[in-house]
Amino acid sequence: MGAGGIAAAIVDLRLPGDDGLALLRAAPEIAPDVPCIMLTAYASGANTIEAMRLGAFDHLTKPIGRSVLAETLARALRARAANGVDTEMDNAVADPDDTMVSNSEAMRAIFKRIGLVADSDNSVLVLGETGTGKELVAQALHRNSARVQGPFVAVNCAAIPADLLESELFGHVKGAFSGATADRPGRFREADGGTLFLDEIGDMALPTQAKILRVLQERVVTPLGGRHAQAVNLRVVAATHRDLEREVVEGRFRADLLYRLQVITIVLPPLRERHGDIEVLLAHFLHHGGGRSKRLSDAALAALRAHDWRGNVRELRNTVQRAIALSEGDLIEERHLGLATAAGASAASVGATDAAPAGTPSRATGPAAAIGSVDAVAALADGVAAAPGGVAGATGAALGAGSVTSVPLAADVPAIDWDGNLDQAVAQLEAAMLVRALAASDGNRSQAARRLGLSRQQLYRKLAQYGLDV
Ligand SMILES: Nc1ncnc2c1ncn2[C@@H]1O[C@H](COP(=O)(O)OP(=O)(O)OP(=O)(O)O)[C@@H](O)[C@H]1O
Repeated sequence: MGAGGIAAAIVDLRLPGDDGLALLRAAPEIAPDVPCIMLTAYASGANTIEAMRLGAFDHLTKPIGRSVLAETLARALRARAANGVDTEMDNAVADPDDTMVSNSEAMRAIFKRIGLVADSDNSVLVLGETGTGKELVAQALHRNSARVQGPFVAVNCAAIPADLLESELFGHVKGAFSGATADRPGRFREADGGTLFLDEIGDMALPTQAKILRVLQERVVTPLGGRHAQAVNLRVVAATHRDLEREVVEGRFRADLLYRLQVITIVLPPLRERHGDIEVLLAHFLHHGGGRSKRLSDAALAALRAHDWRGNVRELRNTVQRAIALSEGDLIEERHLGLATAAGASAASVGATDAAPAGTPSRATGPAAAIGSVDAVAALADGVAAAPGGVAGATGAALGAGSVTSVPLAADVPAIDWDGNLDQAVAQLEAAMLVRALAASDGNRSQAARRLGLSRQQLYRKLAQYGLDV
């Protein structure tokens, strides 16, 4: 089949026989320079990324308005007239795992961008609040790149103490420092041939940033104590929830590293700005969290829709998992969600210094655990979210200003479902212990970390993980 006389193609995803992606794959041969617009009623993250990667001019969902279609066609024709569409192909097949669930235009734009930049070797900077899915974006970039057969190595720069991070990243030779009993390749070399994901790069110390910059510029790594630089071939994806421009202004982040990283930037919107996603994510986590047979009551759904999701998708996932565990029958009701009341939530989210307004209702019935410290109040308000059973057991934490500090008792530890999901039970216990340690330390995080036998970084990481870091 030739393409004589075709100026642009609108290709449906579901076609009899081979699908639209197969046609896209073949397009450079049969219809070079013809811009192809993918149109489907079955848009998913995976097929959007793949279509863009294969050189689709755009990826649209049905039903589609005439004006959008006309505007897209006009753009395609203009682009063709200006230059033609350069579609470089390979034989990679679409990744069947659609790990990123979404039903919002904002995320579709992200999927398109991932598809467009996945094959390049430029560094990518992924920005977004905690829990928005930055690591999933990094994984999708890797899976959809030519490096897919290579390793994907993730390093959380905030979770590793500054003095150990360099050896973690660049490796060391035996005897480089006391304790270096053997050579260690380091994460850069482990990621050779693949992708290195540097999470929380905004938390990295300045001297380490300088070394990262050198690796990006020169593509060589010198292990600590080593004399020879070793070549590495990898792509770096970095992420942070921090405002790096501000970090640069305040002298905590190197401008030259920022310029190098932000060649390609992907900014993930917070969940509260993509309401179309809440329901599909709920369905996804119900399905994958063992709650397939469970459904949400109308009031529960309304509460979930109205919640502001400061902890983004992670908070939503934790909320669903907890509700699955706490609901006895098939119906998940509002009380199983453990969402903070509006008053409690806003007091917590602005980090109010004087706790919630007097008379803030306690969230549940039962014995009240009154926590006086500001941090602990904030932690509890949001964290109940995360301190699931913690609160199932602790029930009724009264968030009153000036209330008497009392440390939740052992009875507050969640009722573990011994036959349930292990990760979930561990998470419940961890979150409950964090809340308890913070309360016992009057909100002093260093003290809480010591109590728990954690470093401060580990504690911060866990607080963020459970949405307790308000
Ligand atoms: N679109 C999505 N579909 C399905 N799951 C998602 C989606 N976005 C995020 N998640 C899930 O939410 C959780 C948090 O995602 P992820 O770790 O990628 O966020 P993050 O932005 O990297 O967070 P942090 O800044 O705290 O490291 C993970 O369990 C992830 O699988």
